[in-house]
Amino acid sequence: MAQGLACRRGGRDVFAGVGFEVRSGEILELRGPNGVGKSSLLRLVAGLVDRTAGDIALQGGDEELTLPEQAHYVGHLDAIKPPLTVLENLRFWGEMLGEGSVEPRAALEAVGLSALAQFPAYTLSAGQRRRLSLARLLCAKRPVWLLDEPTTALDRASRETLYGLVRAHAADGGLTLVATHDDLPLQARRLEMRRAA
Ligand SMILES: Nc1ncnc2c1ncn2[C@@H]1O[C@H](COP(=O)(O)OP(=O)(O)OP(=O)(O)O)[C@@H](O)[C@H]1O
Repeated sequence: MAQGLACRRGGRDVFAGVGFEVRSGEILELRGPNGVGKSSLLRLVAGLVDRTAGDIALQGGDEELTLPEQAHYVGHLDAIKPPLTVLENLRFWGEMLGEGSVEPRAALEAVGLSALAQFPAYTLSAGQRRRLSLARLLCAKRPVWLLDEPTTALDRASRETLYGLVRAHAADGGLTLVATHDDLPLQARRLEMRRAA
């Protein structure tokens, strides 16, 4: 899927020569110390950061679409619109991201937010915001999930929900790249990232 990737941010080389392959139904964990470039790599795959070298492609994907158009990215900054209700946020994403695979209400149910559907999003706690961000994964079916420390702020039950979503995505043939410092109970391969020399 990717080879020889290099990334430069803020005038500094973050990583170089990074390659990996993720097949249908696989999960790849990005590991490594703070600042090594895990988030940058996810953002690069999502098309949010430019690469300075290397190639990346989604084999077997939709040739009419770019890789970022076939990927969901859930990062540290969420795209939640505070004045809209929880349900309106999901409807907005569903319309923006295209044909939904799961109805917004069902997506809320899946992440345990049904009771808060009519609340403005600004009233959500940190963990509830994270759950709403994760519900976005279900709004439109995309083969590639890019998750940056997705367990942040989640309680134990919500983590289990997250693992269930990722396992179901994998069982459905989807690919997941997840940056994490946690030992996730997922059948995943690891990419250990090391500081550029
Ligand atoms: N917006 C930015 N502008 C300039 N440099 C950045 C920016 N974001 C990150 N960097 C730099 O890129 C490098 C890699 O950061 P990145 O966030 O990708 O690391 P990480 O492995 O995800 O770290 P962590 O485990 O702390 O989340 C760091 O040196 C960081 O300072």
